[in-house]
Amino acid sequence: MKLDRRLLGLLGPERWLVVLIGSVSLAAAVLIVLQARMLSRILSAVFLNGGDLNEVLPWLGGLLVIGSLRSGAVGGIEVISGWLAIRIKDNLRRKFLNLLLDSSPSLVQQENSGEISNTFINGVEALDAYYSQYLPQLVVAAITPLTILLAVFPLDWLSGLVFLLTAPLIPFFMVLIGKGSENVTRRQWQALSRMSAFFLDTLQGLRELKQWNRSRGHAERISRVSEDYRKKTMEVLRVTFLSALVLELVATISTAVVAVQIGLRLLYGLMPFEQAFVVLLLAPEFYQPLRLLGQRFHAGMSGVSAANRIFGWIDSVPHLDKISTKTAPLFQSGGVIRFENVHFRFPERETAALRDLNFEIRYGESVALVGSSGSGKTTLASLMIGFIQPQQGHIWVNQHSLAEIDPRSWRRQIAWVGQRPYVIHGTLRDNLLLVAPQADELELKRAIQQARLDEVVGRLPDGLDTRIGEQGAKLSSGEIQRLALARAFLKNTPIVILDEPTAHLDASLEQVLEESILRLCTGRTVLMIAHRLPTVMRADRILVLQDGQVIEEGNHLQLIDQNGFYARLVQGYGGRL
Ligand SMILES: Nc1ncnc2c1ncn2[C@@H]1O[C@H](COP(=O)(O)OP(=O)(O)OP(=O)(O)O)[C@@H](O)[C@H]1O
Repeated sequence: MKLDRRLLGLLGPERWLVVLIGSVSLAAAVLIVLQARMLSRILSAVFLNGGDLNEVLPWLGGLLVIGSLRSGAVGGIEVISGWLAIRIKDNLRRKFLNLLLDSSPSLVQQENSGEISNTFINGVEALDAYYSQYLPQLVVAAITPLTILLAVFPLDWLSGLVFLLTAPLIPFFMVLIGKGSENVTRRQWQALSRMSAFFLDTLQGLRELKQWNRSRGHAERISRVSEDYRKKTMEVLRVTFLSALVLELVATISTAVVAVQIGLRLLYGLMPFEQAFVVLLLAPEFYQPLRLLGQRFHAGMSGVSAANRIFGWIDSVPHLDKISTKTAPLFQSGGVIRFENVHFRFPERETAALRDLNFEIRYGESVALVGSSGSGKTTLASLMIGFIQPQQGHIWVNQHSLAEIDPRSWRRQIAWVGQRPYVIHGTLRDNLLLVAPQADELELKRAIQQARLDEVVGRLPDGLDTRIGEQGAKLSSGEIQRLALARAFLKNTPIVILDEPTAHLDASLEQVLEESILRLCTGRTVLMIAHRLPTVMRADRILVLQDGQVIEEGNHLQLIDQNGFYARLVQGYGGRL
């Protein structure tokens, strides 16, 4: 396995732990040599020279001390390795989460959420084996055999030569088998990601699947995906078994070669017993770290496959290093947001989603975006929030380019109310405080009243402290929209972006919310994506979008007078523009 430079790069400030593992393993290797020499000395003293217990007692004591120190060193390496893995996983999770939070929601595709969560949870966990097993073993395998070799050569150069010639066979076979194992491990990882994505999709769409009576058919697809994963896992196990067998065989044969040539020389009196016994004791110790490296190689391999996916994802998230730290100017009276020749294309699309956008929104103005599905309304709103950056042109906030402003400080001045508000798994209070953690009871109460959420709170068993379930499963769509509005009131920002919050609601509920929305828009700068004529008519200015371009601009009466696209939309109005 090639030591992926990026995996080593993740060590960062934790590098000293690897140095510590190296130092402890050097100490352990020296102890192995001392132990062998001491044991050989004791046996030679007792069996060949007829020594008694008193004579060898100090040696036995020394052996005990060395044995204990050696066990301590082995245990120490395990503990340091575990620690190293925990710290690296923790760092990586933090980095992953920060990237996810800083990335553009428009570019992190919904359909990838299953795979992203698999990478985040299982992928990072798979790195454990790399850092806690493979990497430390690599260090031990580099130090221990070398130390033993240096001790054996002065004692018996012939055995040293056998060690030197046979040792490279193990890494050689490991790399040879590793080539095949890289592919099967990657396929196994892909199958696991597919299975996770599929399972998450099923969970999210369970209601529709049941309603369409497709849950059984889906269960069969899940079992097919799981079967695929089982087959890929069996492939990995087959390769692992094969490689373990080959590596064990090489190590055993090599030990046997050393033992036989020493045995023959002992038989013919060509070698003293004490020397021969030291080399015999050291032979298995010489091959042991290399054998273990072979075993841990596969565990490390799954870490490398997972890392490829993690880095692939990290690299695919755009504009991450370019986040500016300049605080956004306060958007207040006299302020203006100006789009100048703005052009935006999604990376995987050939045609631009928005072209040649030139318009401005002045402080306190309300601007409605109208256009057919796919004309670019949501993309325009995403640009204004700073979720995505235009490839050409500029978005100015007063005299500052949005590209040079810290998007977080800009978003602090914007409240977004969309069609599918995000609801966290917690209480209603948690969900409200999400946008304004410092808000006091009075502010909460006022926001609740303004959004007409008080009726909902009154009906819930524990009021504000009722748990409302994942994705707001215990609230109706209208109630979730009120929650979103209450958040916007609580955030109390100068700019509000509305993405058809009442699109999926019935007429009576829409009217109730309409009143709250009006209150929210009063005195604020508003960009609203709207399909209902009464809402659009109220806007100070209407931008009509078609194929990513603004084709008409003006207020309702001006656009009717122009008798263009907007006028035709209004003529054919049947509840939605
Ligand atoms: N994440 C994305 N990746 C690639 N293309 C996208 C993405 N999001 C939107 N698009 C494409 O960009 C174009 C504009 O999409 P956008 O969502 O802005 O339209 P819209 O006017 O808001 O549509 P609707 O009224 O249906 O919500 C469409 O052609 C759409 O397919």
